[in-house]
Formats: sequence, structure tokens, C-alpha cells
Amino acid sequence: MARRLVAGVDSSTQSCKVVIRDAETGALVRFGSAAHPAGTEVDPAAWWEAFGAAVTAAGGLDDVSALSVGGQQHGMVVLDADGEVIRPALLWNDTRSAGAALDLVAELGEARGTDGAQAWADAIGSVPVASLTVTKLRWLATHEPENAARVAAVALPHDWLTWQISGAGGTVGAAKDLSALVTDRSDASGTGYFSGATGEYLPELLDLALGEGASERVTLPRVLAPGEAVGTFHGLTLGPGAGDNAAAALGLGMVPGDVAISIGTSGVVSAITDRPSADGSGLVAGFSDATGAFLPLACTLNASRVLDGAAAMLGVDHAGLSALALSAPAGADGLVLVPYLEGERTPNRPDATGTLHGVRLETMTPAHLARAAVEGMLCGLADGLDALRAQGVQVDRLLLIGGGARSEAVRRIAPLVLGMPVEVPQPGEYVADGAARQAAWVLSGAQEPPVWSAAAPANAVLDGDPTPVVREQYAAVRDLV
Ligand SMILES: Nc1ncnc2c1ncn2[C@@H]1O[C@H](COP(=O)(O)OP(=O)(O)O)[C@@H](O)[C@H]1O
Ligand SMILES: O=C(CO)[C@@H](O)[C@H](O)COP(=O)(O)O
Repeated sequence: MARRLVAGVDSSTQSCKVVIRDAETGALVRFGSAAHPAGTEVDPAAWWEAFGAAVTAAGGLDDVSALSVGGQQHGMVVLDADGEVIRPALLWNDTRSAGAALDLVAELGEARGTDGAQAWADAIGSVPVASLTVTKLRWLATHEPENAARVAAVALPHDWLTWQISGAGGTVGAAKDLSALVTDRSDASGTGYFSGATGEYLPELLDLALGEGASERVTLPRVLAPGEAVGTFHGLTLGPGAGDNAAAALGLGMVPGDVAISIGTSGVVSAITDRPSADGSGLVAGFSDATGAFLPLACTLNASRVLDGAAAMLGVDHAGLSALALSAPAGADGLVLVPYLEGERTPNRPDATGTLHGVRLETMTPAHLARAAVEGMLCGLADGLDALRAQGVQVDRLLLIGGGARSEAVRRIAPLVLGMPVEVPQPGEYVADGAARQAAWVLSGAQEPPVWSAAAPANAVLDGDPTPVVREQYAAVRDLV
């Protein structure tokens, strides 16, 4: 039998990546990528354009049997009754809805006569912060009421892209059909109006955000079961897709006890669990995975771009930044960078800025600054790991992925700061790979995702003596910010 190919897409914050793999073995056949525009407000048409360019770079889809889309979570895509995008999407890292988040927390608490944060955590698994879609909808209702009144459907980036690829979004000539919008439980769990625990939307929370009666007039994407096909369109079977972090878990084949540390635009610490979490402190978001389990995660706003910014400031490339960081002592002789360069989400400090603390004549060197940037970024992730542990998450091994994991300094300093060995899988596109694995699952019609035999090289295991002083000095400065 001729081999069948599947495609996996990662429509992430900075770019669109497409992997094409053998459906049976998982062997990588082709790859392509294309950049997304900068900014936290983006016209979804740019994602469609980048998807097309990435597909072309990956040699096209003519010989591909199935495809799934993994995407950046939470982005608010609002559509009118004709299926047209009403305004540019507000992305997960757009913090303008921080005030709306506070209002929603207070209002639910008031309505239920209880602590608002815990009420949200009990309802949706998470306490709303500016990243969550529900807060962006409240911002829209308050600041752009004319736009809010026109909302006929709300989708997430991966939902919208799947809809476009199916043709129901009208891009290949068909009329736009809002009722054909679909999503999956992993991405729905990051909206703020879906319960991962019950698998149901919560219309009263959509009404709280957008106004009384909104849930009756607004179409939400139908939530497909894990592994359920959207349908087959011009010979291409579409899978339900997933939020990027759930797709990465699928790509890594994570099981309970595994914790992924992803250093992309966002810094994410995530784990697979059998039971949902409900952290009223808000540090851990209680999302769902793409298989029927749960994905508690802590997400920072400042990860790979801290390295990008430090490299640019020092006038070096990533290899240069890494070499500088590794040439300085652990703890950078007391120089601490609290890297809240784009505000912060975990902890929830949307208006914070970064702080450089402990500058002395001898620490005012490129090497010290580079070391402080790597350590500060990793300390935010170490705090996230502690928050997961505090929720009872089992931590047996750490898997380091994302663009930032390509930095040697990050790989070597991570075990020192995180206090345990770190496994580094071969650098790759684990979100796109997870989406491809889902596509193969959908194509097979099996109960479980396929076990791919194409041998991945063993993970590199990095270890070293922990340097607790790095976290101690960071904690002291973090709480001054
Ligand atoms: N060798 C490297 N060292 C440090 N950072 C890197 C390296 N290579 C890529 N990056 C950074 O990784 C980021 C892209 O990673 P990626 O996981 O694709 O992000 P996202 O999923 O948010 O789009 C960029 O900020 C890029 O500069
Ligand atoms: O908001 C979250 C998770 O809650 C982010 O992880 C986004 O999903 C964006 O991911 P990257 O593009 O940075 O990988």
C-alpha cells in the first residue's frame, strides 16, 4: 500500500510551521514555515497568508491525506453574521483587558456571594487574566460597543484557521458558514466560558462578559471529541486541532509525571493529569489536553523574547549571548533581571516593567547581563514549576522545548535553576508534530493516537549542581517590582 502522509500545523505567535510526516511511522518528510506579523493585535488574514506560504515551503498538500492545526491559545477572533472578521484579533499576550479581568473576577464573586477568583477556578479551572478570551470580550463590550453588538460568532486562532481550510470560511469560494465552526476541548478550555471538567460551554459566563442574552445570539465553535474528524474536504481529512500547548504534549507523547517547559514567546510549564485543577491563586491555569485528560499549566509572558532583547541590546546573536552567559558565574555576582518586559501574567502583573537590580561596576558587563537574562527568564519558569507542584502535580522529568531551548546557555543553566535534571529532546517543532500525530489518529479512526515507530534520538539529559542562590536573589527582587 502506498504510504499516506499527514500534516501538522503550528500557527504560533511568531510564525506558522507545517510538518509533513508519514502517517504510519511518523517519519519527517517535509517542513516549511513563514513569519507572522509582529504585535499583539493581528488581522487573521495574516495567519491564512502565512499558512499558505508555509504549506508552499513544505512542498504543498496534494499528497497529504489529513491535517490538524495547533495554534496559539486564547486569541479573540470575532466574526459578524456574514462570517467577516469584525476587528483584528487580540492575542493572548495583549494586556489591555487586564482591568476587564479584575472586573469579571469581582462580579462573579459578588453574584455568587463568595471569593470571585475561586468561583472562576471552580467554574472553568482558571482565574481570568488578560490572556483569556473572556476578558477580551468584556474589553470589547466596554470599549467598542458597536463592534460588540455585531458579534455573531467567537473563534480562537486554531478554530478560525481550521474553518478556512475546510472552505466553510469562504476562502475557497464557498459561502461563510458560522455553524461549521469547530474547536476542541484543549483550546475551548482557555476561553474562560468552557468547563474542561464537564466538557460544556458556560453561557452565563459569556453573558457576563458580552452582556445579557449574548449567548443566545453568538455562535461558539462546536467542540469535537478528541480524535474526531471535522470532515474530508477535497480529499483532505481535517482533525479537530488543539491549543498549542496541548498539541506539544501530544507531540512529546507526555504521560503523567512529565512536565514540558516551553520557551517560545510564552514561557509555559505544563503537565498531563487525570483530574482537573482549580487553583484559586490563579498561578496555575486548569486547561484540558487533546486526548481527554487535563493540562494544568503556568504561563509567563516573557520567555524567548527576553533572550532576543538581551542579544539585541548587547549587539550579539543568540550564539554570542549564550557564550557570554556561560562565561559569567552562576548568580551573575548578584545582578538580577526580573524580565517583565511585556508586563507579566504569572504572577499577574500586566503593567509591570522589567527591573535590573544589583548593578555595580564589576557586574556592569555584557557577560553578567547575559547571565542575568537567562537566569531571570528561567526563574519565572521555576516559579511556575513550584506552582504546579503546589497543585499536587507529579514532577518526574522535565522536557525542554521551544525556540529558546536551542540556546546552549539555556540548556546548561536550566537544570541549575530548576534544581533537577532536564531532558532536551532533539530541537524540533513539537506543536506541529502533535498536530500531525492527531491528524494520523483521525485518519486511522482508532481509539488512541498512533504510536510512531520512526525512532527519535534519545533525549539529551542535562544535569548539574543546583544553584539555589539564583532563585533566592531573584525572589527578593521580584517582590520589590
Ligand atoms: N538559538 C536560539 N537561542 C535563543 N533563542 C532562540 C534561538 N533560536 C530561536 N530562538 C527564539 O525562539 C523564538 C521562537 O520560538 P518558537 O517556539 O517558535 O516561538 P512561538 O511558538 O512563540 O512562535 C524566537 O523568539 C527566537 O528568537
Ligand atoms: O497563552 C498561552 C498559554 O496559555 C501561550 O502559550 C499561547 O498559547 C502562545 O504560545 P506561543 O506562541 O508562545 O508558543
